[in-house]
Amino acid sequence: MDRYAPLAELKNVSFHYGKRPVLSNISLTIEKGAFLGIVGPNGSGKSTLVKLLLGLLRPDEGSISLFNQPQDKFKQWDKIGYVSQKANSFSSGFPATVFEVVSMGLYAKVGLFRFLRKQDKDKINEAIRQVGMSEYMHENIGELSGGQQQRVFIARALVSDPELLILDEPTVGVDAKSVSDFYGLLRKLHKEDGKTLLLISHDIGAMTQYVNEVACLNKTIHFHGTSDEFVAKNDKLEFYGHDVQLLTHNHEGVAHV
Ligand SMILES: Nc1ncnc2c1ncn2[C@@H]1O[C@H](COP(=O)(O)OP(=O)(O)OP(=O)(O)O)[C@@H](O)[C@H]1O
Repeated sequence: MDRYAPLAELKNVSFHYGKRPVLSNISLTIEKGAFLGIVGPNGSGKSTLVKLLLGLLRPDEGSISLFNQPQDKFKQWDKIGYVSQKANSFSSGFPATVFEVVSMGLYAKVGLFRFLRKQDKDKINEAIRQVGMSEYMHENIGELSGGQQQRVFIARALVSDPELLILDEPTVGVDAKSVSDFYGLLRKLHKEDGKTLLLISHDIGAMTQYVNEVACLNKTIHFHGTSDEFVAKNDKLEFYGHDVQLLTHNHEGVAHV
């Protein structure tokens, strides 16, 4: 597959919940090697778009292809890793270690009750190392901070070595310092480990500093371009189809643009 082959492609996709139109005529390509951020206000259809990509919902109109195959024929789901926004909700008593939680990412392959082979254990250790959590390997997940838990969930998604990693609002509930570390981790996964990343967020300011491409969603795609193009257009405030007030984060705090 060449470097710029699309890993996911939506063509003229529309979706309704009952009679309520939620997504309208979406065309979007995620190229291999992309680090694409999709931003949109609450209720703009971001999670619905992810569910369509993951095959949990079917489009009413249009088509989706994954790794150059029509989605309904696509079977290699271990090529796609998914981290949801609700991942960091473990109570402190949750009885599973970091190692055990990450091993769950392999169960689809090895079966829930089969013993892990050495090569499986190696993959689990490697995924934990990739997210910088090796020293917490035997800690209970519930005793970690929200940011650390979210790293563990990334490791769980990484353990089957996916090419495309989809993260839906992964920093909800994570404190500001951990958020910037977390984006640093995503940048490393993109640059050093060659992952293609799709990051969903309503936080225009923080995420657009890290991604290479930005798409603005509000029922349809109002803008899709490089981060530089996004920043250059920032004065127009047209990204969501109507004026919005944009906030950007900097090291001194939050600033208006
Ligand atoms: N299962 C459902 N049944 C009916 N309507 C739904 C359902 N899920 C979402 N919606 C509606 O569809 C619209 C888009 O929801 P979606 O969760 O995709 O938006 P979002 O951009 O991810 O929002 P947020 O940023 O608040 O998570 C919203 O108006 C929502 O109320």
